[in-house]
Amino acid sequence: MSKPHLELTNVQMAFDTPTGPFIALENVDLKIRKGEFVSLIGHSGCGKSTVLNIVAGLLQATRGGCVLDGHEVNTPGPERAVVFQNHSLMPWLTVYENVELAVQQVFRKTMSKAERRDWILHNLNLVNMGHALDKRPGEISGGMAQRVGIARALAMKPSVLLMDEPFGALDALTRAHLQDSLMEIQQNLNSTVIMITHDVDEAVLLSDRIVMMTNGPAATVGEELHIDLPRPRNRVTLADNPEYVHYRQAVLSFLYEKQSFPSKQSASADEPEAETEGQGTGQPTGTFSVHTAPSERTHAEEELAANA
Ligand SMILES: Nc1ncnc2c1ncn2[C@@H]1O[C@H](COP(=O)(O)OP(=O)(O)OP(=O)(O)O)[C@@H](O)[C@H]1O
Repeated sequence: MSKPHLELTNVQMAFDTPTGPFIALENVDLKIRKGEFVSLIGHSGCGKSTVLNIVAGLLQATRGGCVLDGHEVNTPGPERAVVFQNHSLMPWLTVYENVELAVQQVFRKTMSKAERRDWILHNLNLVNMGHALDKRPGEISGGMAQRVGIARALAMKPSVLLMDEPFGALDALTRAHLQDSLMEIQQNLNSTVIMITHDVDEAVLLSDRIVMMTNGPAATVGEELHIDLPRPRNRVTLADNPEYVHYRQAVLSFLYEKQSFPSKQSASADEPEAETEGQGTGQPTGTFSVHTAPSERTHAEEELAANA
């Protein structure tokens, strides 16, 4: 790879706890090129959000660090926009004003008032929210609010878009729609994206690379899978594509054969139990979502269902 755009080197993250330091991450190395779409996947509590928070500048690694375009990341900055699972809109501001707040912060000195207005409207239209400019977050659905959160992040023209399960709380149809929009927007803008997901299909569909993390404590990058599927990608035609099936199988195999449930390895009262929603229905099963009918399940998926 040519000089990486974003680089995590030898990262260790230790948290102080009443019983002593807890090593969440150890020796995390990651090089990401400009415009790459990288998904982070791993069992609950393995340290995905910690990695994202270090890149966001919200956490400082206890060893090693993060460099973006040659500059060490120590604090949050507008060139790294974050989208969380539950949108973090200001409830007292309208849809328009929520995006305006971010745009003022970044472009007050470089754009005229009229340019800023056009730019805000452009980004809200990108996510199909141009019709609800005067609504407040309490008056729109969760999916719509999430779209506004994405528009707000994009409106900052970030060099890196950091997404922590951005579609996790959405219904399947809204989720699919937003995934398609994100693919299109990302291709047009060539922005670098790091996204945490628990959805295997989402990871394969959207990513150039899936980074699979080992279980904690002292979690690290276990395997990396390059997704060599041509773009634009179409979820319907990909479903039968043997390469697509191979990629999702590789992720499932890592998660359920190479890294089994953390609760099995270190059963402790504070470890979250695997969720069991939708077992046998093709709905999310275990802590990860897979979308295959029971009759089409692979060995790894059978194990996943049995563990749930
Ligand atoms: N401030 C903190 N103090 C102590 N321990 C922490 C702190 N933040 C995170 N941890 C621990 O570090 C580990 C990694 O947490 P993190 O939230 O990064 O995991 P995750 O993979 O994002 O989990 P999930 O998928 O459930 O969101 C967990 O064991 C967590 O309990």
